[in-house]
Amino acid sequence: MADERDLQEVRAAIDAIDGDIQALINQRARCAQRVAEIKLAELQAARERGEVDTAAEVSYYRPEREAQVLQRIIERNEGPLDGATVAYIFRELMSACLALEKPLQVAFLGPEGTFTQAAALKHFGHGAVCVPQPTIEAVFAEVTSGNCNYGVVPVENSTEGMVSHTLDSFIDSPLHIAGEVELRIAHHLLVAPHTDVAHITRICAHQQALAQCRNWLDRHWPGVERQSVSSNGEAARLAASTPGVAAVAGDMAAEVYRLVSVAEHIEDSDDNTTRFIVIGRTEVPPSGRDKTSIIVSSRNKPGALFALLDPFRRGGVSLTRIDTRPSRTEKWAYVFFIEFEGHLQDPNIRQILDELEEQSILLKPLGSYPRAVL
Ligand SMILES: O=C(O)C(=O)C[C@]1(C(=O)O)C=C[C@@H](O)C=C1
Repeated sequence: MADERDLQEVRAAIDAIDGDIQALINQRARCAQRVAEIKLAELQAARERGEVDTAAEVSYYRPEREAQVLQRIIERNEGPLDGATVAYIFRELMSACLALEKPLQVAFLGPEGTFTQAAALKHFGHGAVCVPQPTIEAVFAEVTSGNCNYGVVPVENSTEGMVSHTLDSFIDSPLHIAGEVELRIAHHLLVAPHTDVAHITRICAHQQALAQCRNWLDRHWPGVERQSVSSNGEAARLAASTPGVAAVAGDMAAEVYRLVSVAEHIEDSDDNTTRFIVIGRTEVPPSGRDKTSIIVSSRNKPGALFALLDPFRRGGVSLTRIDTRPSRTEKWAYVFFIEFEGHLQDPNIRQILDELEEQSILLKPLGSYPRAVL
């Protein structure tokens, strides 16, 4: 009896707290609406002063501010919920507040159900409208043309290295990197419901997924044909519609195409993460915890790479990634993708880039963006 009364009391307390949280959420949403009014008024004033194009649009989305808000939430969190869990709740709250201002259109490497879609939702929350694109080039094109505000594309996988297509697309693109997303990738072997596993004759997946699960597939499905397809989502679509086909794909694909798993977590490395980048048309101001990516190419002479990296060493700036691609224009010339801590507006970073400019054939800053918080 006492237990029953305790339960009712605690539930009454929860109801009261929920009421308070709800009122506060809406109070927060009204503040976001007010921010939107201020941004619009600022843009109109700038238009009247002739400082911006009359076609210029308000950018309601502020990646640097979102990163600061989420970072602060994680830092001040006292539990029992962990910081990342609370930050996810606030991620969705900010996404809903932004959608009140104006929902973002986000192009991603589709079809529905790809890890890139999961990354887009992780970064922008469910208030964003995610628009699938058939190729990485199409994601770049949708953002360049203004059809979508941002795009999300894969850039690097911890098992397989760089996604070369994304890097190549940047070489001729006017877009900037506006953010990064890291996603822990779990692959499952998926089939349509009621499939008899003895009848599986083909396993479809994106080539990276096949590579990431190679040992497991060799061990468990040695004689079965493997087919690489354009995406994990496409593999899942095929598994849902073609008898005898199984897919290697993740939870998102399983959900979208209503597949069931024959085996879960079949990736060879249990620390299999993919990094995605967010691309946009505008540069992102400093958040205080930023990264910068550049493309740089130097003359092919001895010590060229050392000379490119030395300014970073002298400036005490940590490199987080360096990768090489053959130049598409000059035979035997190489293009380096370098990623480091800091923002293009930081004086020490500017000085390093000035030095690089002097010794390179090509120097292209791709953008500074907040380091992934979630
Ligand atoms: O601070 C702003 O500029 C807002 O628009 C508010 C807010 C938020 O909900 O906190 C919403 C969207 C922006 O991307 C950043 C933050």
